[in-house]
Amino acid sequence: MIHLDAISFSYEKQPLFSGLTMHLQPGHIYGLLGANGVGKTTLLKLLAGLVFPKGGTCKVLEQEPRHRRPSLMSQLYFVADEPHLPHTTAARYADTYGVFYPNFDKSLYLEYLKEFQVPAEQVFSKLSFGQRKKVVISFALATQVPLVLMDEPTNGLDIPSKSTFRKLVAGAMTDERCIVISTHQVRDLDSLIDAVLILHQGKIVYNEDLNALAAEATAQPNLESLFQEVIQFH
Ligand SMILES: Nc1ncnc2c1ncn2[C@@H]1O[C@H](COP(=O)(O)OP(=O)(O)OP(=O)(O)O)[C@@H](O)[C@H]1O
Repeated sequence: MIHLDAISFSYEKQPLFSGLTMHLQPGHIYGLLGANGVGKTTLLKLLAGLVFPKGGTCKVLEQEPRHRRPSLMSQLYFVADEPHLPHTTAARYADTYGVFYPNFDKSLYLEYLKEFQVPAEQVFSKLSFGQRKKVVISFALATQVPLVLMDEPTNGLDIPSKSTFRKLVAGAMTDERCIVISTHQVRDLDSLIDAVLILHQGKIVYNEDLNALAAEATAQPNLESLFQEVIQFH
């Protein structure tokens, strides 16, 4: 579904990615881990066609995201860390923006909002940061696109909402779908992700299926210690 080969990227002169290679398959929820400033947001933006690679090849659903063709944009959804929403209500937002996604399901969206206890008739400006974040997460899942990219989605959610988040994401998962979630808060993703990506010094240094790891180990892999070990080793 995602094929990045020998990607290089820099905002200014200092290279952020060089020789970055990453292949992601449908049917997985990937946790994207990495230290502050390593480029997690940038990598998600690259997949969403919001920034362009300087070199290498970037294919998402067999297209190059930098062209931002409607046929690709209607198949992926990027949940940004900071939700930017127009002056409208959650319910009306669905009527305006749902049309861009062929499989968008408004009743599912309203159901997700209810699970998150977000009032659908309230204007966004009167919602808190966490509530607006929940609107965007609900919308992303209700688009039913094959690829969902989420940047720090649990940032700003309270503890019960984090558990609702895990439940909704797990419930929305299918064999045809791929969800990539970046986070610092690895505990928030425990029991949700089934594959781990670690971004370090401009490259993906780790891309492993957690089920395969669990089958080899005697205990469930601990994401925090796994992350520390990988970083130390490289
Ligand atoms: N628009 C920009 N112009 C110039 N530099 C940028 C821009 N956006 C990000 N950077 C720099 O690129 C690097 C990677 O940023 P990015 O936000 O992708 O990292 P991150 O891993 O998501 O960080 P964090 O975990 O702190 O959210 C940082 O050093 C940042 O300062």
